[in-house]
Amino acid sequence: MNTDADDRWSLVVPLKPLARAKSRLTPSAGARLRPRLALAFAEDTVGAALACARVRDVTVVTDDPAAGAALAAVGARIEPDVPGAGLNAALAHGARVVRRERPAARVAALGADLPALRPDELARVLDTARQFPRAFLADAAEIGTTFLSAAPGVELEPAFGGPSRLRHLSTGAVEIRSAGVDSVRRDVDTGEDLAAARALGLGPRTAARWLPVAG
Ligand SMILES: Nc1nc2c(ncn2[C@@H]2O[C@H](COP(=O)(O)OP(=O)(O)OP(=O)(O)O)[C@@H](O)[C@H]2O)c(=O)[nH]1
Ligand SMILES: C=C(OP(=O)(O)O)C(=O)O
Repeated sequence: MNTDADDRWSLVVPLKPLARAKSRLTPSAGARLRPRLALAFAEDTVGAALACARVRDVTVVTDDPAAGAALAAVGARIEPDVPGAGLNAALAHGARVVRRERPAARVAALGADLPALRPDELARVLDTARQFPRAFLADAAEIGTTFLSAAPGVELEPAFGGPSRLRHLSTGAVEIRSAGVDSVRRDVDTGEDLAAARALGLGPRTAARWLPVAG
């Protein structure tokens, strides 16, 4: 039973140091713009998540001081990474930190690379996720994962990385198949992904960095 009066979600967003983030964007964005775009994606993701009425707080797990400062300014709580342990350890750590303070928290992991994210679409995903102990949303390519949730009392068990859709299915998480959630599925790894996110509508920080360059 959830004994926490506040039933909203706590989101955990992982972010690699910007010097290494979004390496697959280098051919489209160039080496100088790539880290700035990676930060803009994260700022737009966190900004949209915090604008969602179902979200209580967003914890960004990162070891990048500049990104941490910028995302704290957007409203995120910043938690240091587990050195060298990788994405899933970072997510598990973020979820533990949230539940240390609020043991009955509803927790969900969300990629930092969703620059078209819309608060109303995230609300739709969260409302569906509430019905299951663990639930996830596949990325637009139907190969990876952009969102994974755990109800109060349930371990997150993140298994992100590459073809994680099947991995999350195999760990018993329920796949969310709702319509009208394209912006939550639209992660950006490549220039093609960025064009697809642009077609959905980029968030303000990404638009300001990318549109003057892309034309
Ligand atoms: N805190 C933390 N976040 C990570 C780590 N590895 C990946 N991430 C984040 O996990 C999310 C999904 O990773 P990817 O989509 O592969 O992003 P990426 O690693 O920046 O992209 P590539 O360099 O192109 O592989 C992104 O928000 C990354 O910043 C890690 O070791 N620690
Ligand atoms: C991290 C993931 O994939 P990618 O690196 O392709 O975004 C994932 O979808 O689990």
